[in-house]
Amino acid sequence: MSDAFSVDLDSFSLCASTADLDEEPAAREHADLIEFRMDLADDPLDALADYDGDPPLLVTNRPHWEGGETAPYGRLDALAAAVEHAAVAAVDVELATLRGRPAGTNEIDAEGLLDRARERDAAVVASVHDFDGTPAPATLDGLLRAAAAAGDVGKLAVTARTTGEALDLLTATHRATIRGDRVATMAMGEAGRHTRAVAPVYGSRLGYAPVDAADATAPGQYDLATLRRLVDDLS
Ligand SMILES: O=C1C[C@@](O)(C(=O)O)C[C@@H](O)[C@@H]1O
Repeated sequence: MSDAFSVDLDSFSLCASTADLDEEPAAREHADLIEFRMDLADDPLDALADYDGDPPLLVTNRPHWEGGETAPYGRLDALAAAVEHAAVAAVDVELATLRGRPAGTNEIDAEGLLDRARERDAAVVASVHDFDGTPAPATLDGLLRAAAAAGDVGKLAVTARTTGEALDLLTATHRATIRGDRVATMAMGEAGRHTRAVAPVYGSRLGYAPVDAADATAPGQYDLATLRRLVDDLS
């Protein structure tokens, strides 16, 4: 992999989140990375083969059971094929998958996918999503610890129903950063929206935003230009 396509997880990176790699020209100005939501794309491997943009790619192929669109069959195989592309600098794998949740029919298993990512120098984002709420602080700590240990960065997206829950996530982010865990956090939903701008102040390494707010890939996302400005202003 060329150095041009790598991700620095020791500082914050902003991902333009999209199902359409043709958005690259619009994303390039503000994004450090493009999160390619393979599960939301029509022919993701063909689109990857045609990609000749500047920002490195983070590939995500989210299953139904974690808020995505991909059926289990061939899901990990598609990610394994994706990391073969030079532009792919990182791959998102759910913590549940890494912990052995049955992945459906795939030639490769989670361990094989991790090995493939390592061989290709692709960073692994071990992710956890809670679309219903925000777990108690001790659970937030446990999830961040486990995710950070399972991948190169542990990502936790929860749903904040109150600003107090958003604050719980920020506090857990701060605690994780202080103990040396590399994490990325965001609270979905209106009450958590500001965490997308503020969590990087507490050590969150990744943020996600659509080029156009109408194409949000999660509740409460800012558009890309707005999140770039907010993060830059606060850092
Ligand atoms: O996991 C994440 C974070 C996210 O859910 C968000 O809340 O911004 C958006 C997803 O596209 C990405 O895979």
